[in-house]
Amino acid sequence: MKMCRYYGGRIQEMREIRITETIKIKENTCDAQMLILEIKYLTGLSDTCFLPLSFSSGDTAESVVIENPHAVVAHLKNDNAEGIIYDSIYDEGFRSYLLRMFVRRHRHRGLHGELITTTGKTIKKRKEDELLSLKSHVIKGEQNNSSLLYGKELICKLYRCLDEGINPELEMCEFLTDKIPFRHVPPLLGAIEYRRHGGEFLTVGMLQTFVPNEGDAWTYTLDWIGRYLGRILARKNELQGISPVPPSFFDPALQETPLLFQELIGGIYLEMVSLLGKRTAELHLALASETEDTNFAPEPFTASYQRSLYQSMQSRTKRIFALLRKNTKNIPDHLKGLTNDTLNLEKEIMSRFKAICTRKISAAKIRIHGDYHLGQVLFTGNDFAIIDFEGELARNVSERRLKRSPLRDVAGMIRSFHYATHATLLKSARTNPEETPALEPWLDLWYRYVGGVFLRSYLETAGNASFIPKSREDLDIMLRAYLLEKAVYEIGHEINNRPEWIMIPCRGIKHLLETN
Ligand SMILES: Nc1ncnc2c1ncn2[C@@H]1O[C@H](COP(=O)(O)OP(=O)(O)O)[C@@H](O)[C@H]1O
Ligand SMILES: O=P(O)(O)O[C@H]1O[C@H](CO)[C@@H](O[C@H]2O[C@H](CO)[C@@H](O)[C@H](O)[C@H]2O)[C@H](O)[C@H]1O
Repeated sequence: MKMCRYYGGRIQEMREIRITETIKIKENTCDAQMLILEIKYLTGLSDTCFLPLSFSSGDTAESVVIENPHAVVAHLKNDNAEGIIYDSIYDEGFRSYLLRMFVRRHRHRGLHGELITTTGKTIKKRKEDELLSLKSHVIKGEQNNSSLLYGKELICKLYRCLDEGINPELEMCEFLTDKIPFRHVPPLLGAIEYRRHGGEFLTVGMLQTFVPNEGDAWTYTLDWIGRYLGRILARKNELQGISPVPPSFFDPALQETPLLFQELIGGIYLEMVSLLGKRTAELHLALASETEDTNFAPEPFTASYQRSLYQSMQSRTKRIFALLRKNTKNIPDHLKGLTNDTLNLEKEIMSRFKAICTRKISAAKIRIHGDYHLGQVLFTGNDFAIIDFEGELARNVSERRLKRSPLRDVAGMIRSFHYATHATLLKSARTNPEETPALEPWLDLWYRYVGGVFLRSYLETAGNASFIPKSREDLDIMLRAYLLEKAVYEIGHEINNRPEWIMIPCRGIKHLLETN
C-alpha cells in the first residue's frame, strides 16, 4: 500500500490496517471483494480507504504482475492453483461490472452497509448495450485516486481515501452539471456511494463524461516554455544587449506584453493563457450565481472572517514549517541551504499575512475549485476543461467545502506558472548545466508576463463581480497573501511527495517576499 500514492505514501508511519467492510460481488464476469479499510498511523487521525480485490491465475495474473506489479497484494499457491490477489481496477471483468452498476443502478449489501449507485438523466437516456460494450482501461499516471476510462466517452473516478459526508467534488460537479450548467467542466453522470447502516454516506466513485484532450495544461505549458527557451538560445547574440528587467504582474501599468516577448513566448500560447484566465473567471461567475442554496450562495468577507483567515494562514505556516524542520533529513544535501534559508523566513511570512486583516476588504466568498493548477485543466486543442474539484487533500473535508475568495484559485494558477518555469530549470540543470544560469532571468520574465496575461484576462472577464475587491490595493493584498499561502502549502506537499522539488516553493517564497 505504501507504494501507491493514494494510500500511505504520506510521511506518517502506518501502525495498523483493519478491514471494516467486505462487499462481495459475484456476477458472470466479475468476482471481486470491495473492501473498506481503516488505516491507523503512529500519530494523527486514521484514514478510511477503498480497495476492491480480485483473484486471477494463469496469463491474466502474469500480465498484471508484469504490467502493474504495484497492484499485486499477494501471491497464492496451493496444491491445485497458483495465482494473485490484486487491485480489481486491473481486472477487466470488474471494470465492466462497475459500469453495469451505474447503468442498472445496482445495490450491493455488505456486513455493515450497502453500495448504492445513482445516475442522472443523461446516462438513463443512453442505450444500455452500447454503453456496456465500451472497452475499458485504467488511466496511467500519478493520481490520488484511480480513473477508469470507458471507450472515449466515460470516465469513472474511484476514490481511494473516503471521507464521511458530502464529497466536495461530487457536490461541485452536480452543481455545475444540473444547477448552473457550465460547459467547461465535464458533466457528471452518476455516483457510487457506500451507506453505513443508519450512518453517513461515503462517496466511492463518480462517473463523468470523458473530454477528448491533448493532455493537461501543465504538459502544454512545459512544451511552450521549451520552445521559448529554444528561441532565446537561437537569438542569443541579438538578445545579449537586452537586460531583462522583470516587470511585476501586480503593476497596473503593465497592460501589454511587449512585441518581442509575444514573439518569444508565442502568440498562440499567450492567447490560450488569456482564454484560461477567461474560463477561470467564468467558472467563478457560475459558482457565484447561486442565491438560494446556502452551500453555494456568496457570503461577505467580514472583519471576523478576515481575522480567522489570518489565523488559519498563520497556524498552517507553523504546522508546515514544523513538518519541514522535522523532516530536513529527507531533503537532498544540495537543497539543505535553501531549505534553511526558507525556515528562517517564517517570521517574515507571518508578518506578511497580517496585511489580510489590517483593513476592511469588500469582496464576496464563494465555493471555489480549491486546488487549482495547470494539472487540473485539460487542453482540448482550442479550449480548456476544468477537472478535479476535490480541493487540497491535506485539508479535511469540511474545510474543503468552505467558501473562500476565488482569488485563491487565481493565486494557485499563478503559482503553477512559476512551477512550470522551475520544473524547466530543474530539467535544464540536468541536461544543459552550462547554459542554465543564463536562462533563469528569462524564465523569470516568462513567468511574470504569462502570469500578467492570465490575471488581466481573469479580471477583465470577472468585471465588477461581487468577489472582486473594489480597490486595487485590496486586490494586491489578497493576491499576495494567497500566493504566499499557496507556496507554504506546496512546501508541505513536496516534503511529503517530491523532496527534490522543494526548491520550487522555497524559491517561490523568496521571490514573493522580494517582489514589491
Ligand atoms: N472528464 C475527463 N475527461 C478526460 N480525462 C479526464 C477527465 N477527468 C479526469 N481525466 C484524466 O484523469 C486524470 C486524473 O483525474 P483527476 O480528477 O485529476 O484525479 P486525481 O484526483 O486522482 O488526481 C487527469 O489528469 C486526466 O488525465
Ligand atoms: O493534482 P492533485 O490534486 O494531486 O494536487 C496535488 O499535487 C499537485 C502535483 O504534485 C500539486 O501541484 C504542485 O505541483 C504542480 C506541478 O506538478 C504545479 O503545477 C502546482 O502549481 C503545484 O502546486 C498540488 O499542489 C497538490 O495539491
